[in-house]
Amino acid sequence: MACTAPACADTWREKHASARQAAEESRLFEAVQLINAALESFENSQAGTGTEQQGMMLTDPARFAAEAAGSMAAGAKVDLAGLWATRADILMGLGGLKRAAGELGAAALLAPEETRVKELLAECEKLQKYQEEGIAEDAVAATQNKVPVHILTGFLGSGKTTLLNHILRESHTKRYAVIENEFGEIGIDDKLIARREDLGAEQIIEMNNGCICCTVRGDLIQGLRSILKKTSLEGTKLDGVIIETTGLADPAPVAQTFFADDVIQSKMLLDGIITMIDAKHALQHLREEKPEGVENEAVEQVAFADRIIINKTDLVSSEEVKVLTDEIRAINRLVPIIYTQNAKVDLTEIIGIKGFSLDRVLEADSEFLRDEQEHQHDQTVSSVGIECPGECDQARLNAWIAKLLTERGTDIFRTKGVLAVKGSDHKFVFQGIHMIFGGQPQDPWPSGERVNRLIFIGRNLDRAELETGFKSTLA
Ligand SMILES: Nc1nc2c(ncn2[C@@H]2O[C@H](COP(=O)(O)OP(=O)(O)OP(=O)(O)O)[C@@H](O)[C@H]2O)c(=O)[nH]1
Repeated sequence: MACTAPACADTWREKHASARQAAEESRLFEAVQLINAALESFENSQAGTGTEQQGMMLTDPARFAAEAAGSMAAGAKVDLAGLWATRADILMGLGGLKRAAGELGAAALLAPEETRVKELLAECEKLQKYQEEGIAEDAVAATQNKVPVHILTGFLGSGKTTLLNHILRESHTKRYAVIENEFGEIGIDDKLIARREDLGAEQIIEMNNGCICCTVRGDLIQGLRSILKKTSLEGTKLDGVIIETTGLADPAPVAQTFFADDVIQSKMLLDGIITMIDAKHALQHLREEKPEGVENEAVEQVAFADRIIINKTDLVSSEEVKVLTDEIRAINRLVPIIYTQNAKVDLTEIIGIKGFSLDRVLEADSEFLRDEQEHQHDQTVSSVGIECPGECDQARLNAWIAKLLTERGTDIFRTKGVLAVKGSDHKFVFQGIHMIFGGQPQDPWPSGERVNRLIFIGRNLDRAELETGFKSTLA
């Protein structure tokens, strides 16, 4: 029911003024929330808005202007055009030029004579032209001084760590900071990648107590800010920040961080979301039916990708690769796809690609810039971590793990371990993805650190069974 009380009119005007103020002070994400709230209040203040048009002012200005605005009073049209112009102005600041042009086109239909609308439209067209031609105009040039950020995502075991190591190894002269987020009760990756510093990473931040797409998102913001602070104090410049998400992360909220935090938004630029795909196991995860309201993270990872790497092509036939490619294309029609083994990709195809487009993301998810998005993980997927002293008997270990993963490998998505094997001074590193598994000796154990660490991630995991099973392999 529309509200015609004078208070309602005041409310949207106040919110509009706050939105403009926030935009002027470069608090752009907050400005988005305020202008959306102003549009909602404005809609409520309009007595004539029918139920069919409910929400349309906010979600589809072009359609509202063309189909529904005819019956509005002239003054209300100018007011609405002003609100859309403000939202366009904010979107331009965030880099969503196409969307901003759409809002301004709608505003121009309602109030063609409004000077502010005309000026913003001209500004937006100019910026779009610069963007297309790659000319460095002030606003565009400012983005070139920002630190580029690369998000590596992809389902459990698809090859993210392998890709990260490849990037670091291949870019000796570059200075990268790395943020690593691992799913699981105990961290294993830091044991597997202890030599990242040797590979040349400037700074490594581990986040192991939750998922950066939700529970430790605040930590991600703190981590990114601390990277900025460190480089600013040192007077150095980074070539980029690489974020490796967990295999169960939804990349959208991670990407949203680069718009939601004003400090990060002003100093960092999301270069691209690179999604690793396990050619052997991806289809089963992409096709999995989730309960109502629960996200399929594998699908989200494909939908938001700016580049897809179909990895592990050695494990499948060319027909299987084609079926998988078609499935991916059905989710993300235009994304460039690269095919690899052991994540060996030409870095120019994934780094410095300026692949992330706010406009494209807003087309896929119009709620992307909304604060507090609904986001629910599949609660049936959990992890069991085992950490215990002792030495494994290699034969018993092999027999137990082979039986376990052959029988339960459908539900056990991922197994990782750094184990102490009797008769060897070296760490035995174990990797399993569903029923495919293997292990090999790595570097020697540093003194005092010889402790077995094993992690299982999957569905319906039985902690007692896993613990008892593992302990039965101890010599
Ligand atoms: N056969 C085959 N194995 C691969 C390939 N790429 C990576 N692997 C192996 O797959 C396993 C998992 O690789 P990771 O790089 O750890 O995968 P991840 O995505 O980081 O895993 P999580 O972080 O646990 O989700 C490791 O044993 C890799 O050596 C490939 O192209 N072919």
